[in-house]
Amino acid sequence: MTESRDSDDEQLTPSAPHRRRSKLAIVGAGAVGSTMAYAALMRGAARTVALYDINSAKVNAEVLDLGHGIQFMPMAEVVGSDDISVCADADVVMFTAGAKQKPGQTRMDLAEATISLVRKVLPSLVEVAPDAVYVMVTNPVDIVTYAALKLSGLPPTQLFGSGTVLDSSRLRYLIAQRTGVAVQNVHAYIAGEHGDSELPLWSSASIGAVPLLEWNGLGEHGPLTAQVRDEIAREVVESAYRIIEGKGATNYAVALAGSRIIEAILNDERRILPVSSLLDDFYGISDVCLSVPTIVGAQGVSDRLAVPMSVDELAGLRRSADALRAVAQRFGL
Ligand SMILES: NC(=O)C1=CN([C@@H]2O[C@H](COP(=O)(O)OP(=O)(O)OC[C@H]3O[C@@H](n4cnc5c(N)ncnc54)[C@H](O)[C@@H]3O)[C@@H](O)[C@H]2O)C=CC1
Ligand SMILES: CC(=O)C(=O)O
Repeated sequence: MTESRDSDDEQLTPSAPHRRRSKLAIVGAGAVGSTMAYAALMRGAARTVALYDINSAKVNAEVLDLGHGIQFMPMAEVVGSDDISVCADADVVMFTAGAKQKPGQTRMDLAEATISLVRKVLPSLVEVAPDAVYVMVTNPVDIVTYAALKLSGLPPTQLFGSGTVLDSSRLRYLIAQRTGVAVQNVHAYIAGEHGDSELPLWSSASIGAVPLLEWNGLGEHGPLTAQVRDEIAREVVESAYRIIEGKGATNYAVALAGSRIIEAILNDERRILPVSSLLDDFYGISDVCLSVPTIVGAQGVSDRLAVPMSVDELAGLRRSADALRAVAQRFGL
């Protein structure tokens, strides 16, 4: 019998109770930021969760609502303010502030507004929390991450983006549905841009210990033919558009993906996560932030995995890098 190869996804198992002080600051208490606070509190990811938003009524209301549930959560406290000093001495900062896509908009349509927001907010943030690991979530996340690195001067280990952790969980969900296997036993990554040029790394994907490309189907579930794989890839790319069309924002899955990253940092887990970081000669790709499987721990990001890629996958990754570089250049980064 085939056993699960590993489990990089005990997403349902809350973090171990914290023996040490840990502070998570979340910038932006909108749909993403406040849900991420909720997810992190529910999972016991940090001892203190601090929310910062320029909208004082909103941040105060979110803190009250979250605070009223603390009794039912693992030991933690939640604070919030429209004063950035609430983020002081944070260990991790999740940056979720800024405009979200309207139906029909792409993530790239947010670039100009978001870059100017990062320019405004990041210096004061780094002043109050100089040692934090920074995780950018605001879109377009790869461009925002690249801009934040340039604007802050922080080392590329200490600041990165949430990248395709969310997209990879969407991919795994869809593969699980098509194969009838638990999502926790599906191992597959989306690489490249968190956006339209992203791509699944099929050639390194597996179900349990079976390479995905050798999967022959199970019971009523057929094999993952090239056509099925294309349908899945398209559905991953279109997921955010569909959800935004229906409810105006995506918040639950990104919040859980964010909490997974937070836990990897605060618990120094050295998890392999497809976060967006500044590449330096990854298969010849440099000077661009995009997602590939990467080790995440207390210092932020360290090594990237040289995952085996087919010729087409590598070409796709290069196209994604070129697309992102072109946008960064357009904004003078
Ligand atoms: N990377 C990813 O996987 C995902 C990224 N996102 C992105 O996250 C961002 C936030 O989305 P939502 O929470 O839905 O938007 P939202 O509009 O609900 O919340 C944004 C919050 O940012 C606050 N804000 C604006 N300027 C600020 C400033 N200078 N300082 C502090 N707070 C400020 C606003 O007051 C608002 O509460 C968007 O760019 C969205 O596209 C959303 C889902 C997934
Ligand atoms: C909005 C967004 O980036 C997402 O849900 O993937």
